[in-house]
Amino acid sequence: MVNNNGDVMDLSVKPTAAPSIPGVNQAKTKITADRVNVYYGEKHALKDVSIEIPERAVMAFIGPSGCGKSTFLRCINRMNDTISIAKIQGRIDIDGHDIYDPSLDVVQLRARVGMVFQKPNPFPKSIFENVAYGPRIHGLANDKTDLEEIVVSSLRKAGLFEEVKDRLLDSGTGLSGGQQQRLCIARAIAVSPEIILMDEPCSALDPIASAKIEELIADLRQNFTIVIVTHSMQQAARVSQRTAFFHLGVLVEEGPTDEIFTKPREQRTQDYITGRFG
Ligand SMILES: Nc1ncnc2c1ncn2[C@@H]1O[C@H](COP(=O)(O)OP(=O)(O)OP(=O)(O)O)[C@@H](O)[C@H]1O
Repeated sequence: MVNNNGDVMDLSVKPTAAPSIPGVNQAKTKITADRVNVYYGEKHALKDVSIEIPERAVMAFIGPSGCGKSTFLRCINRMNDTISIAKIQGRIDIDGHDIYDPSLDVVQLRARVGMVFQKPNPFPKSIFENVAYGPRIHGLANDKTDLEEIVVSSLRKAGLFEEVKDRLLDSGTGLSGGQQQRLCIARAIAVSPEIILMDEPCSALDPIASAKIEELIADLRQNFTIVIVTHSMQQAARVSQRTAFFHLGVLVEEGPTDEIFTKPREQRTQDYITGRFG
């Protein structure tokens, strides 16, 4: 852009944080949680969780069942707001802005922070419509051609286009489980989110379909910040650059994935990764 003096102004986005997050080069912090507590009625499910999640990297949340991984994931796009007994305290910022600010539009937030669930959940509509739905309701396409481009490019990015290009008008629910999960990822990508939350995205899939999703995650992290809950430590080790270990609602430790799995600082992490509990 050129200003009134005729000077060329550099409007490119500058990193806001020092490139100092170990395990990720040149990382900018995307998500910051500060002393987050979650209660379900009397149950204190998440206790004083503070963490920084870097941009364009994969962060894995691991820990035994019921330790609060999904609860924390759902805080990042305010999905816990839909649970009437859930009460959230503390602060979560995305790009330095408080996502619990009462003036924030939650619908917009959920477009910026997409989510992929454990069980693939395509709409009972065509493959095309599954992906077109979000861009249409968010007004992201100017016309039909634009919409078609978004659908095709989202399916390509989700590694599904070649498999479905001849049957875009067939039902999404007729695809295999792995294809359905990639369709759900395409649907999430279609609204150009910045962050994709994945809650055990491979747990309903066979090893081959899971491997495809893992490859996809590796590609997607070039453009998106990804936070994945997984029960598989092997998966966390394969796909993530950083790992956070939760236990009984507490974030025990967080760090570069290879360090968490080879030389954790905390005994509880050591016990979990060596299979002593969980
Ligand atoms: N909607 C809810 N209502 C009441 N309690 C809940 C609700 N969701 C989660 N909890 C409780 O909060 C705690 C944390 O649950 P959460 O699902 O976050 O754990 P998790 O680590 O993701 O578990 P898993 O690995 O089994 O999915 C558990 O004790 C759980 O029973």
